[in-house]
Amino acid sequence: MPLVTSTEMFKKAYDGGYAIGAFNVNNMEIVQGITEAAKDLNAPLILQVSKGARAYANHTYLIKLVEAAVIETGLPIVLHLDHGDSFETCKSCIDGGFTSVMIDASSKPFAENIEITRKVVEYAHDHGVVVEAELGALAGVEDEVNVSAENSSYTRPEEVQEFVSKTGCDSLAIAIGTSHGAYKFKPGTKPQLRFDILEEVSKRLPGFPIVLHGSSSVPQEYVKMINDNGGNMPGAIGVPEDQLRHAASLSVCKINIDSDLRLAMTGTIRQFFAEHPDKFDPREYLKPARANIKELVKHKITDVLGCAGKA
Ligand SMILES: O=C(CO)COP(=O)(O)O
Ligand SMILES: O=C[C@H](O)COP(=O)(O)O
Ligand SMILES: [Zn+2]
Ligand SMILES: [Zn+2]
Repeated sequence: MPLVTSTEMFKKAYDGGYAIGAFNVNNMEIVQGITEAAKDLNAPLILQVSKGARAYANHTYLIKLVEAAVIETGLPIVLHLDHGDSFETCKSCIDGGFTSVMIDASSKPFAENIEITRKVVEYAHDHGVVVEAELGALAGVEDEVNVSAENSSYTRPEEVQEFVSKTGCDSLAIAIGTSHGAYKFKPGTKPQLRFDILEEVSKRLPGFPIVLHGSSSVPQEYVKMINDNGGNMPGAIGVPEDQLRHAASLSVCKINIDSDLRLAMTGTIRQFFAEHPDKFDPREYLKPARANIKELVKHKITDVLGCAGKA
């Protein structure tokens, strides 16, 4: 099966009350860990590439790694541009074989967001590619802008119909209290997503797939593994998995996870180095890191997203 778009995936996920995992990829071991998990569980999959990933690994390497995963797994896989920052970036990914792009103009004024998004949608749809857009501003590092908690803003449900009808986008990322990175909530406060906003949005956009960014749960076992082995990540807190499970049962069809993969990889490698100060073969420490990414993704697919067996 070649790369696919997310159209069918989202339809089934919406109706089935589950979500597809969208995992960020930056190198071969990450691609392998994620895709081996999805293969074992026969799960549909979105692999996403950020601007940073393209700068790090190079566009061609990433595409070829994902194509290799399609061959090795036989799964329906979407190759998605994460946080496209301009028409030009989106165009280069559409021309380069991506099946889905995000244009993230959410930091721009509403009318400008509509304008840029509509332009990307026009080009993408002409080339059989689907488009995710965003309304609302997540706290944390977003679109290379560091948005403070005070300046983050929830999506305004009264804007979503006009935005979707004027842009023609295929899915919509909204801000309901998630944020990028490993420090999502103040220690001592109760993490709580705004499900009232999600429900207001869904009421206005029946059947329309919603996307949640910043949805890592920041597993405390990996935070501990990092801190126990020379790391320093005090107060790292993520989105509780029961809230992600609830979102997946509603209109959320795509859940973005990157930080959890980074924590699993970093914790595993830190521990390996602490236990084996004599070792210097990258295969020896990347192998357990890849294995733990696989375990983490299997857990997400089975216990959080609910998309096992849905490929
Ligand atoms: O939204 C994301 C990628 O676009 C990832 O979010 P996390 O930092 O929570 O993993
Ligand atoms: O949303 C951001 C993703 O986690 C990608 O992060 P990055 O820009 O560091 O690659
Ligand atoms: Zn954004
Ligand atoms: Zn994101």
